[in-house]
Amino acid sequence: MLASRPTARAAAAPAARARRAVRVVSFAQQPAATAVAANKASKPALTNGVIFRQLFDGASSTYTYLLADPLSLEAVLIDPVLEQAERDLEVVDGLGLNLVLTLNTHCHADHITGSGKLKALRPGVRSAIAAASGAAGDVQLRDGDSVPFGALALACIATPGHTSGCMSFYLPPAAPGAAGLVFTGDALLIRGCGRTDFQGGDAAGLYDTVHARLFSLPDDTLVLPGHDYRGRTASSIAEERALNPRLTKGRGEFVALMAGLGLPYPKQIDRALPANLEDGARFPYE
Ligand SMILES: N[C@@H](CCC(=O)N[C@@H](CSS)C(=O)NCC(=O)O)C(=O)O
Ligand SMILES: [Fe+2]
Repeated sequence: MLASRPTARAAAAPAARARRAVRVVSFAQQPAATAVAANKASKPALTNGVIFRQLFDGASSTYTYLLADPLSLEAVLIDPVLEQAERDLEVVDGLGLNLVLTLNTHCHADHITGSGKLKALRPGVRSAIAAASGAAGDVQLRDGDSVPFGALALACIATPGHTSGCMSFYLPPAAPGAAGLVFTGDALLIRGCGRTDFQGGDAAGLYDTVHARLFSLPDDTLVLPGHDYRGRTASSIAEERALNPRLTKGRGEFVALMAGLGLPYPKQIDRALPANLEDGARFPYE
């Protein structure tokens, strides 16, 4: 279903959801996240029909993404970083948005999630992560779930392999002529992919899932990764399918390549993993 080209609003339509038996994760019963100083004077610029900002944490080279529905101004943050929580809220508030949800693509090994701190700073905000990650979160996501915010909805695509609980989030085209967006975490990086040597990593599984679940998305879908270590910001499904130096190899060659990467462990892994298993809730961490 994700290879077809519905608009985000159509994807969130109740009739379509019923036909596909998609579980819609509802946040409607939650109180309003907070009263923010809405910037009524200016309308946030749209990217592909949505309010979109790519934010960066230099210490871990992590991208955090802010997405919001231009009508309701309900917003989500994907892969927030603990040390950037105040920065993220400044951006949210500056645009007059109402943060309702934090989403993590996986239980990160290289930084502590900002979910816990953001929830403490903004009571009413909820957090979500794949159930398969084993990490805490207010909502435990499964493959095929739909995560609505305002009139938009993210589709959850299980993309295990970097870790056993990785999930990508797909926003179908939100306006006529717009491209969809896919937030791939560390499953698919620009001209690369996540390592597979810890947290249930599985190179063959990663190869299969990227080919089956991500490379089947529309060619012009923007690929928005969890990290980039060389200053690149975005790619597309067509680009990565054609040019990714790891994933264009055959499956056996890919598995051998991943086994030989020999990367040092992430510097923050010993503090990040236990903290992320508890949703970054007991900050500040040592
Ligand atoms: N040097 C960094 C960690 C770099 C690293 O291992 N990155 C991960 C994603 S974060 S779990 C990865 O999968 N990299 C793939 C690659 O090919 O580099 C640090 O110390 O934090
Ligand atoms: Fe990772």
